[in-house]
Amino acid sequence: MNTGSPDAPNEDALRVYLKQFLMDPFVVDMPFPMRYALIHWAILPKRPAESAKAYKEIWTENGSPLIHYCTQLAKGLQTRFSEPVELGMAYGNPSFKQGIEKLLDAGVDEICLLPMFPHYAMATFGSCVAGVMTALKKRAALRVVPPFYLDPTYIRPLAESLTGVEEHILFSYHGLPERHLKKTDPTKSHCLATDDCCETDSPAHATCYRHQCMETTKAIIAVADLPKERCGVSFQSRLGRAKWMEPYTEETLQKLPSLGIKKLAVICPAFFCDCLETLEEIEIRGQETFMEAGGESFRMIPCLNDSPAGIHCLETLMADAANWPSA
Ligand SMILES: C=CC1=C(C)c2cc3[nH]c(cc4nc(cc5[nH]c(cc1n2)c(C)c5CCC(=O)O)C(CCC(=O)O)=C4C)c(C)c3C=C
Ligand SMILES: [Fe+2]
Ligand SMILES: [Fe+2]
Repeated sequence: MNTGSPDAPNEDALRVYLKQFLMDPFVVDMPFPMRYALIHWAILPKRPAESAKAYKEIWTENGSPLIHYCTQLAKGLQTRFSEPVELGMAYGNPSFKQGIEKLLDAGVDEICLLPMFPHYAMATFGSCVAGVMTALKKRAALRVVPPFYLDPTYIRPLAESLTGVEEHILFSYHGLPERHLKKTDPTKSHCLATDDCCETDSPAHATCYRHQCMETTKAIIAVADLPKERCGVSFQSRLGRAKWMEPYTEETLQKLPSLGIKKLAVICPAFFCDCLETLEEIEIRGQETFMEAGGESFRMIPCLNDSPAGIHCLETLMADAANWPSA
C-alpha cells in the first residue's frame, strides 16, 4: 500500500484526490468541522490547479510515476509468491478497498499488509493500518509489516547508490507537522521535549518519525562510509501554516551555496518510489532554488523504485512477516 496519485494531471482529478487525501483525519488531524472548513474553503479553491500543473511536469506515458513503480513492484512480488499480491492506494486508484475485496474473492483468510513507508507516521503508516482494519471488518486475519527504516535490504542499496558521489549530500525527508510527532508519542513527554530527544533512548521511538529518519540517515552514512561533515538532513513538502519539522528543505537549498556548498546530491529516503515530491519538488523546483542561489551542480539520487533491489527489499520484508506466528 502507498499513498496514491490522482487519476489524471488535471484540476478535476486533483480536486477529487486532494479532498480524499486531506479529509483523512490521520493526515489533517482536526475535528471534522474545522477540517471540512479548512479543506473546502482554504485548500480546494486553489490547490487543485497548482498541483495539476506540478503533476503535468512529471506525468509520463505510463501515467503517475508513483503508480507505475508500485504496479511494477507488485508484479515483481507476485513472481516471488504463490499467494495473490494486490496493490492498493490509500487515496485514488487502484484503491486499497478494491485490493482487499480481490484478495477476499481469491479466498485468502489472512492478509499481510505492507505499507510502503520506511518510517512510521500517523499520516502514512497509521492511516493505512486504520483504513485496512476498518475496510476488512475482520473478514480475514491481518498482519502488518512494521516500518523498515533500518532494514539492511533498504539501507544497503541506498548506500550503494551513493558510491562515487563526491558532492555534499542532503538527506531530504518528507516533513510532518510537529504536532503529529507529539501526538504519536506514547510517553507524552519525550518527543521534541529536548533538542536531542531523538538521540536519547525512549519507547517513543517506535512511533517517532523524526527519530526513525535520523536512524536511516546514520545507517546509510555508516554503510556508505561517508564523512559526516559532508551530509545534512532536511524536511520537505510542508503544507499549511503550522510549524513542521525543521530544517525545511527549501530554505536549506537556498542557504547551502552561501555556506560554500556549491555541488550537491539529494537523496530522499522517506520515499520507496520516486513521485511528485521527489521528481517535481526536489529535482525540478529544488534544483532551480539551489542553482539560483549560487549552486554549481545538482544531482538527484533515485529512490529504489522497481529496481531488482527494490523488489528484493519488499520480498524480504513480506517473507519475514509471513514467517511470524499467526496473529
Ligand atoms: C513519505 C511519506 C509521506 C509523509 C510522512 C506524508 C505526509 C503528509 N503529506 C501531506 C500532504 C500531501 N502529500 C501529497 C502527496 C504525497 N505524499 C507522499 C508521502 C508522504 N506524505 C507521497 C508518496 C505522495 C504522492 C505523490 C504522487 O506522486 O502522487 C499530496 C498531494 C500532492 C500535492 O498537492 O502536494 C498532499 C496534499 C500531509 C498534509 C502530510 C502530513 C500531515
Ligand atoms: Fe524524537
Ligand atoms: Fe505527502
